[in-house]
Amino acid sequence: MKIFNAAQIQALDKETVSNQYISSFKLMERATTKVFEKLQTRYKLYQTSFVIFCGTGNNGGDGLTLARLLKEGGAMVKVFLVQTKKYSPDNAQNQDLLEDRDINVEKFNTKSKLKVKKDDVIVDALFGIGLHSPLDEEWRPIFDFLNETPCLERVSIDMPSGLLADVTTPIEAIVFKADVVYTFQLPKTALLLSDAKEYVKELEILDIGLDLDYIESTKSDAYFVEQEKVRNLVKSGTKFSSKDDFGRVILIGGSKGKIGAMTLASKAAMNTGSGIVTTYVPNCGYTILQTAIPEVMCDTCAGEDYIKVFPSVEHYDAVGVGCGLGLHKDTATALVTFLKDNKDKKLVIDADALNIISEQKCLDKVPVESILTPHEKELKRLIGEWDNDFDKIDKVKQLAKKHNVIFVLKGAHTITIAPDETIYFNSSGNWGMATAGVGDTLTGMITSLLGQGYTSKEAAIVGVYLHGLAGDIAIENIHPHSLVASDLGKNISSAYNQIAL
Ligand SMILES: NC(=O)C1=CN([C@@H]2O[C@H](COP(=O)(O)OP(=O)(O)OC[C@H]3O[C@@H](n4cnc5c(N)ncnc54)[C@H](O)[C@@H]3O)[C@@H](O)[C@H]2O)[C@@H](O)CC1
Ligand SMILES: [K+]
Repeated sequence: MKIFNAAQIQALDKETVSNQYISSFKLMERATTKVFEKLQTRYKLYQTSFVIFCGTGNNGGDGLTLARLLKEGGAMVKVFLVQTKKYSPDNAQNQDLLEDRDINVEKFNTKSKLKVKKDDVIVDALFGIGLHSPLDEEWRPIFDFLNETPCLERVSIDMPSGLLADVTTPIEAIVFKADVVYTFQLPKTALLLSDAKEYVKELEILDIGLDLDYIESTKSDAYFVEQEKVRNLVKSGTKFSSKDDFGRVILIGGSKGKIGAMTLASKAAMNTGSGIVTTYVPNCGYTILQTAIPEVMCDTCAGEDYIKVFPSVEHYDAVGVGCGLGLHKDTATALVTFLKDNKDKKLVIDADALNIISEQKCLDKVPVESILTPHEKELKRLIGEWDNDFDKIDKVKQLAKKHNVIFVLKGAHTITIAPDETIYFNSSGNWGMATAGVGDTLTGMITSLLGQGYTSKEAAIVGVYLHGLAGDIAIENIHPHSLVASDLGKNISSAYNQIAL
């Protein structure tokens, strides 16, 4: 699914109205009906009271439409509408439709005293994608009230008001803190970034039937990766496949006390479909690995507790480096030599291998089309501080392009950034996956895919999605708090099955 900026969405809105021969008023009704249907399943309408805060534009128009639909659905509804001289035409038309429907509509301004009861649902329909700059300070008392007053839940239509869709919103800006955001048709970049974590606790994208031809023909360099996209990329075996068809991969890493990282990565590589997996660890890891995973071959180097020499990798289809590697200076020296000696080998680089590359300032030695999978702290060591998520993405885009490598920035919506400057936000995964070893599993999975013949970009996109989906399937039976990295490995098979459906 493409991600558009606000201007592109507004153009899409216009195209839809013209191509589908419907009025913008009808489109608003169609969009809001989708929100209504979601609320209908989230709450028992006839027992729920909604207080809807409406702005002066079409986001406010959505709120007014929703008021009507909720009232017809049996809910209690109260509307607060921003006082102004000029409303958008669809907003004004929806105000007219509220007359004689026994809905209390109270106009307010930034100085008004508002009232919400503790069991009301607050609906925020103040500002959507038409917001062109951060809200003025005069709005602070209203938003402080909306964000702090006790209530059942806070719902935003399209955007949490105050959040800009496609450029950064300053940290101190005034923004509504939504429990759930129902956004229309396509996700907006700001909704997917961790800078918005206080404002978007849950996100749902509602298909409102906007013009597909226009979406198809409009250029975008950002995508939201969903199951359908991954389904088209996933390869499968044939009757006559042999283990050589599924790639021979090697995972290099481990140090005393961190052999578990290699166990997780190797198991995940096997479960993702590699024909042959070899792990290369220091001596102390040998018995552990051979005992933990019979399917994996184990090779060791001269070092007892850490890797002193890297192996020859010319006979492998893909190489994953870094899980549990440690930062010993001999390991660091060996890694730098390894990078210089293997300029033509695509690598998957994680954890301490990334930290060593930062320390040694040798990103330029990383082979082209390698995949780097930093978490937040590893990325900071690599590129320094950033001002905000948009700035972070820009910086990483430049690096990806300069070095011709892929970055996988791990997070809630893990972001894959390719050298051609396209970016992919992942849609699968859950907070239970914020636990040790989950990154090692991902490295094993991506290495496996690379070895199976996926391009670097595909291996990253598919690996990240499958990994998140395995986590989503795991929490069908396990509480997110109890999820551990090995639960992901166990569910890779179910993730494949679900994608194939
Ligand atoms: N694009 C689409 O496909 C659809 C859009 N719809 C709704 O329409 C919304 C967009 O509507 P609009 O374009 O009317 O815009 P909004 O309703 O988001 O906001 C526009 C109003 O906010 C004011 N405003 C903008 N920036 C401001 C600021 N910094 N401080 C104070 N006031 C500010 C504008 O002057 C205008 O009055 C979407 O977010 C969505 O909710 C839906 O009705 C259905 C379809
Ligand atoms: K809103």
